[in-house]
Amino acid sequence: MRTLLTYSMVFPRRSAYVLLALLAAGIAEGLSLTALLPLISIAIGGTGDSDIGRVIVGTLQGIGITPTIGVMLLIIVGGMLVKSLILLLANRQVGYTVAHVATTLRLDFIKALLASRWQYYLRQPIGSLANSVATEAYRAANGFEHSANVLALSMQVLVYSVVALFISWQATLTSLLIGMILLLALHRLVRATRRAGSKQTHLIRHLLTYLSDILNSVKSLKAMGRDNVADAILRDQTQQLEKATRREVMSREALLALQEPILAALTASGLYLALVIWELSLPEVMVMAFLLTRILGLLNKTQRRFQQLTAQESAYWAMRAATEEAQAAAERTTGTLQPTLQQGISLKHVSFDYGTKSIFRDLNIEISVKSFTTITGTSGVGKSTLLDLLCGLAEPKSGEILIDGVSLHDINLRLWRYMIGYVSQETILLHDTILTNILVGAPDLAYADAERALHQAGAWDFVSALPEGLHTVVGERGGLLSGGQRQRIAIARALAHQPLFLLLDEPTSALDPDSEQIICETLQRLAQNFTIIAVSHQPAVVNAADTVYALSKGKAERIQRSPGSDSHSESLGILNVAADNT
Ligand SMILES: Nc1ncnc2c1ncn2[C@@H]1O[C@H](COP(=O)(O)OP(=O)(O)OP(=O)(O)O)[C@@H](O)[C@H]1O
Repeated sequence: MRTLLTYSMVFPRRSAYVLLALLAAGIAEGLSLTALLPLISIAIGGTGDSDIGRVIVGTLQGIGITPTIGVMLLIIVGGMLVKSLILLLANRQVGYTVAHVATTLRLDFIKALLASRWQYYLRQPIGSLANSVATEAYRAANGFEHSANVLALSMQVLVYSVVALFISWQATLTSLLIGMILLLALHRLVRATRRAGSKQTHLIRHLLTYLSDILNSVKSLKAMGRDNVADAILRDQTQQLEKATRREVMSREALLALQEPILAALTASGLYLALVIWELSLPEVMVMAFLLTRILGLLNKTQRRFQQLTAQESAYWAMRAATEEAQAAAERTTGTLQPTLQQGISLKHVSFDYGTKSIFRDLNIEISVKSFTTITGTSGVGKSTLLDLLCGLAEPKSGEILIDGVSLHDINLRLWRYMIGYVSQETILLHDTILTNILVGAPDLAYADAERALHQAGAWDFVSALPEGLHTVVGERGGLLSGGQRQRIAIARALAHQPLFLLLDEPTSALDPDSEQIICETLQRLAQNFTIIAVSHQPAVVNAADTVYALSKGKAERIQRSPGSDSHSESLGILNVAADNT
């Protein structure tokens, strides 16, 4: 019930339109049904000996229409036709709304997720996110369709009941009461369906999370002959899902099976009451039998639709919970100042923790504009975290990051990030063309930008040698290219929008020495116009830099070039550090 109300509140205009159309359809049906009683009276030779029959006959005669069998049939058929037309419109609206509900849920979720803090995003399993956007949004939207049907059927129950009340209020109230008892008696099956539905939502999410993890590492699992372990786990989860589905099917079919005989018994007792106890006339009994059978049948259908709604509703709530959680983890947007990068970047007394794990304590770094700085240090020392701090993806616990003397905290982060070109440690390309991978949908970039960026990244030679050039599809995660080629495409992507500040996380780790040299020369050349920071263990990248910082024990040490040595890596000894604290 809460879901039904929630749908109406979250989509009020669309729900109101559907509700009004259903009401109009119900009224058209009700009006046509009122002709049923006089019709039967006329058919069996009477003039309509019930109040409602007399009113209808009188009304028709009042407007100059003789109430013949033909007229009555026309009213009934006409009313049903009008009802069907209005229902058609209402159902079309329901269909559109189902698509709209799915789209709204998906877009809200994606927007909230992309606007969430980086640390929050990192904790979300990709399979679960994909499941929310694909399966849960679809199931939740179907839930709306079922709730619209519950409303439509309830409306019809109401109309039939009002007409029946005019004929015999005792018989109507008694059968409605009995109908309610029937619904209550069978409600256990609805509850069982709800439980099975929640279980399915949970299991599908779990299964897809696990599946996406497995698919990401399938090569190494196969190579080590461990694919059977993953297979067993996936099989177990799939079987659990099947069990939950079976439970849902069982409840649904049990409801259907039990409703039929109970309905027959109720109709028979209603007829007995009408004929023997309340001694209604034959036309009244015939109309009542028709109406009450319809009412009870509609109540049954309403309950079945409600049951289907309960099977789907958990997807709606799961998706809403995921969206609200992401919204609560939204990134801070306190900064408003326009960033500039003309003087330099300073990190002053920066400290940063991941939970209880301290990464930086009193980190001090100076970066001049139009220079090439390499950050080096042992694995896990915090090099990538430093890049996250510079992008504003993580915030210092204390201390300040100053951009041209202005605290990053006060700068508009979005504008700051527009100035950044970023190459991540893992090069993941889209399953699309090289051109798309470089432009990634940016409307202000064109083919010429991609071509220039490829030249700058030292990738033009191999791309132009491909039969389809920039229009070559790179395969799943760029699998049709070598590691080095992927990395150069990623660098080209970072350069396409001509950033002022280039951040590279291990930009040459997958390159051969020649390609690495090309990248290093490219970076040195780019440093004449851009500010570049590269995180790297590679001696070539360390040597190519104007400035080198080594991270160690939460601090940064600036490495001075030793007199007589023409290589930083030598001075690092790698890493026999001749460092001085700046
Ligand atoms: N999101 C996170 N939550 C908790 N701990 C994290 C998170 N990201 C990184 N860490 C931890 O922080 C430390 C620094 O990680 P970081 O990735 O910055 O190191 P790194 O120097 O770049 O390592 P590598 O050279 O191996 O890439 C590591 O010990 C890592 O386990």
